[in-house]
Amino acid sequence: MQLIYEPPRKQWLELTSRPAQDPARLEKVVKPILEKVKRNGDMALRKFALEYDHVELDDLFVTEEELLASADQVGEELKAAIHVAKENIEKFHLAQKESPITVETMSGVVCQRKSIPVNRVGLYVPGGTAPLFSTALMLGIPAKIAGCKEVIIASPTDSMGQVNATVLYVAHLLGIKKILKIGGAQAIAAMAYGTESVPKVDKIFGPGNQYVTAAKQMVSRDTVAIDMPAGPSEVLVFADKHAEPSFVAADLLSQAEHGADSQVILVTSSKRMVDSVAQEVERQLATLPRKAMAAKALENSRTIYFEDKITAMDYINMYGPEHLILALKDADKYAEMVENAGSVFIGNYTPESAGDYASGTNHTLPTNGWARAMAGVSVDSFVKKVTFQKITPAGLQLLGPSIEAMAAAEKLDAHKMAVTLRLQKIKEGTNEL
Ligand SMILES: NC(=O)c1ccc[n+]([C@@H]2O[C@H](COP(=O)([O-])OP(=O)(O)OC[C@H]3O[C@@H](n4cnc5c(N)ncnc54)[C@H](O)[C@@H]3O)[C@@H](O)[C@H]2O)c1
Ligand SMILES: N[C@H](CO)Cc1c[nH]c[nH+]1
Ligand SMILES: [Zn+2]
Repeated sequence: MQLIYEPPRKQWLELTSRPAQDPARLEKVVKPILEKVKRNGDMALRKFALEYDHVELDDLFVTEEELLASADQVGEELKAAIHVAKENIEKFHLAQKESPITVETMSGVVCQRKSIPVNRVGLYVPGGTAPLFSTALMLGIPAKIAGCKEVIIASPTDSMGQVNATVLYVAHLLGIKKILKIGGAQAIAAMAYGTESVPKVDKIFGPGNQYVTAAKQMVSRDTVAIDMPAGPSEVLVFADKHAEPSFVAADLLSQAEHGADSQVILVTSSKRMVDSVAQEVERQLATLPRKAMAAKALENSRTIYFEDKITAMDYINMYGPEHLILALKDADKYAEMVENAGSVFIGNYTPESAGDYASGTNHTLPTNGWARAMAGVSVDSFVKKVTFQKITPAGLQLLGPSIEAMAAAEKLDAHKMAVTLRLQKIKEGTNEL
């Protein structure tokens, strides 16, 4: 990890950079994949499965037998853990359901806002280097709570053409039956454009590697909405002298192990912590099965020392981490100062992995600084907030003159006419409509 002491503000922007992702290079790889799927449909999906996932697929979708058989392949202990997570995620997401709001803005003028589910949604469950069945929970639960009518999951298979059994177990638990055995940019293209066998969806959700994320961003310029760019994982740990170095190191490594293009940042107000965390990272890294990937991610990562904690918070808000851990004595006070972060973990006993799996919050979160403007997945992401209005003749008599004056001032006479004709009818007393 690169070590920086007290960087001046003019250097901060540079210190918000993520591991170099060359957009031109990504576009060069991803664009032809999108175009080929758009043009050649299922045939292209089969070809890309062979090229990238080394598998010859007969069925593009998981069969009912495969789905039902998944329960036998998941151990009882894991099933119990999944049930705990499911309950917590359901509780937290159910509480996000909003009742319609109705406001009579003027007498006879009633405005309403109501959440209506997005009809057809596609959920991407990553499966390249590790099948993230937890993502199936994080996306499937809010989709079901929102009331989406059609839900498809896409996830890459192993070299035997099987989607991970735990992903299938979770899908079955949530009542999701359509599971596409395709990963990467090609899965995003299939759901965005539709193919002979894959229905086109209205919105695509889910995290993924840089190819998946670039594909989501590219198709969203075209025909489909997306949740947000949820790319390579990140964590920023803000630790003071009271933090426990072994906890901090484990938290940093937990996101470094996601992939070589992950980034982890330690911000600290303690010089002692700089060294003790570095030693712990070295010690723990050596024990990890994914140490090669984590070590690569650490090369993209930084330790930054700020003596003043308020200055440190300013930097953190500028960085906008996907995950922010406040390993501070007065963590609650600093939590109040958070402006930009995907999800915040308060205090020394709140590991980031709690949010990844089971506390109840969603783990599909904005990366690459998008937390400065966007929030992670929630029930809100699966609904459109549609407004309604209803005006009585008496209401239009009250409001109409204001509309007419504004329309005239914008020189939009048809807008004015739409009011004037109605007001005339009311005046004539022939408004029996
Ligand atoms: N931000 C979030 O909320 C969040 C949550 C979970 C995971 N993640 C991230 O998701 C990612 C998961 O990545 P993954 O790779 O394990 O699985 P993945 O499912 O995202 O990607 C695997 C697919 O990538 C495609 N691919 C691989 N190499 C390619 C290449 N050179 N060119 C074109 N396509 C290629 C293949 O088709 C493969 O099926 C990690 O980066 C992790 O950090 C982010
Ligand atoms: N940390 C990831 C989000 O960036 C989510 C995840 C899934 N499994 C483990 N972690
Ligand atoms: Zn994680």
